[in-house]
Amino acid sequence: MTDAILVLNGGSSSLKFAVFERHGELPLLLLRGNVSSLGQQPRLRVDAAAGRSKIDRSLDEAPIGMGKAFAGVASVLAENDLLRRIDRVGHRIVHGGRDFTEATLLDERTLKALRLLEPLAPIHQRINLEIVALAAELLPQALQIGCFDTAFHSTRPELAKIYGLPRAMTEAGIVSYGFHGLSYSHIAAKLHDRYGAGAGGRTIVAHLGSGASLCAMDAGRSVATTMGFSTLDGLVMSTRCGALDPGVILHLLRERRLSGDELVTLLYEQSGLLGVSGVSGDMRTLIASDDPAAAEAVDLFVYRIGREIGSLAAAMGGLDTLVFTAGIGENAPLVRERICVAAAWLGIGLDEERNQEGGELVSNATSRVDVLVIPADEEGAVAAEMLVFRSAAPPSTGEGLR
Ligand SMILES: Nc1ncnc2c1ncn2[C@@H]1O[C@H](COP(=O)(O)OP(=O)(O)O)[C@@H](O)[C@H]1O
Ligand SMILES: CC(=O)OP(=O)(O)O
Ligand SMILES: [Mg+2]
Repeated sequence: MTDAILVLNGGSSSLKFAVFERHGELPLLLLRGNVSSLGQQPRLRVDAAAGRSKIDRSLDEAPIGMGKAFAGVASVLAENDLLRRIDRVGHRIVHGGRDFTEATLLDERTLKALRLLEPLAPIHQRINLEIVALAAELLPQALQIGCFDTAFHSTRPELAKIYGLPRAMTEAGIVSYGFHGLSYSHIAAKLHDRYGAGAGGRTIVAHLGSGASLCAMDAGRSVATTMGFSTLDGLVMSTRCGALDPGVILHLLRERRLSGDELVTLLYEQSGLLGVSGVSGDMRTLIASDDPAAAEAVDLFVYRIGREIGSLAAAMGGLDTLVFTAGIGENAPLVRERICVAAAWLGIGLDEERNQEGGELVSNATSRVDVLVIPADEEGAVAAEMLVFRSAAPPSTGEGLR
């Protein structure tokens, strides 16, 4: 019987996976897990598993590549006798560019177009596509389907997408795409369940993980977001700089003579919380540290989020709901509290006790804005898209960028 969907969500330092059984229009979770810390001491964890035992084991003492991480996932699937049941593999693909705005069959043609987008998401896209190749080798009978982080933001008005560059550049695709869309579409579905069609009205969702961004949603549709052309823009992240005066890049290129590759390493891997603190890009480590540079990194993280919340609220003409999600958003009450203080002028009031406990609603009774904590579920969002995926290969020009 082939009735199962495997979802793969590969990042710069982790591989998350989940298996769902198809139940009519609903995906039923069978197993969920991740391989984390690929660059340090990688571990394989499996948590929710219908009737199956949990796993938490070391994969290696040394850093491993995605091939070895994937082999760990394959062994879990084999141990649970799931390999034969999987007929569809859904992949989180970070960049879909202009052409990929819905779940798409990954074949030679579409993969070629997606490869052209690698420079726009250098710590994600190549890894995402490497995982597609590994999955196709393990499960040759299954359809490989891509679901895109950029797709959710395709509904934004034109003004929220274009830059102040010559029109020919805009026409060539140098526009804002926005990311974390699978996470945001899951949150939009949860808001729809909670509030009905209005989905919480004018909402800002703060996806605060290793990568971090904010999305302004009106009635569950993206109207603006802090990431843009690439995954560098907007907030200060674990190792990425966030919004930066383009004059800095010109200075680094022309006066310091950094190469393109050196710039990529600097801006994607050595900046952000890691670069400012000199201690770590991991929020847990920074909160626990008594180094003043670590404190300043956390201050900058919060300050920039506070400013961007003001900007996105202005774009919507007000704010009704604020949602926190992803590693930091779900697990760091201190960071939530400090962000809510920075945005208190919008009528946000936090309930201290609820914030510490981390239930869904954490605002107080007099708050004009509902503040919610909702766990991220990118794998669930991919599974939901896979269930409505019907056509074999939607038309796509697949030209990439010029
Ligand atoms: N209890 C916690 N307190 C503070 N930060 C946390 C906690 N748990 C996880 N985090 C932070 O969440 C971030 C990772 O988030 P996650 O959504 O898992 O990222 P990604 O999927 O992008 O790798 C890290 O900065 C980590 O320190
Ligand atoms: C798009 C992005 O930045 O993803 P992540 O947060 O998983 O790094
Ligand atoms: Mg993530």
